[in-house]
Amino acid sequence: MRIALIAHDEKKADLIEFAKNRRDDLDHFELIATGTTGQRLIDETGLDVERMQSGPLGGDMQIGARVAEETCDGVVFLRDPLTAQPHEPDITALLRICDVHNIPLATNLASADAVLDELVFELEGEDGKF
Ligand SMILES: O=C(CO)COP(=O)(O)O
Repeated sequence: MRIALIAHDEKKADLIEFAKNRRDDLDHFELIATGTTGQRLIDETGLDVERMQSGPLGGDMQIGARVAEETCDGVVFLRDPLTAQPHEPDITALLRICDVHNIPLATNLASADAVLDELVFELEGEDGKF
């Protein structure tokens, strides 16, 4: 199963903290991330992460394509709700395509834990207990 991890700059520290706290669970998934987020995850958590382009350069769209292909099973996207982003249309498109394909999507820390709990539960069903 594959999970996408994305955070805007103001939320990157929160995502790193989340990934550190949930490292043992995240280790069981294939992880993809937008460029800068992915590099920070690799450097600061040691998780194995496939990096896309940076968000403003198309990374959200690359992750959206994975969702559309149904090769991404969940998205944690810690958006900054207080800062305008130059690539807002791409962000909206990613959120939309998650809804089109009914992919679990968390846009804040509280729901990130809930989404990951659900995906862990599904993975345990597929693979037996970790
Ligand atoms: O802008 C982003 C998501 O919309 C995140 O991109 P980066 O991870 O490259 O900062």
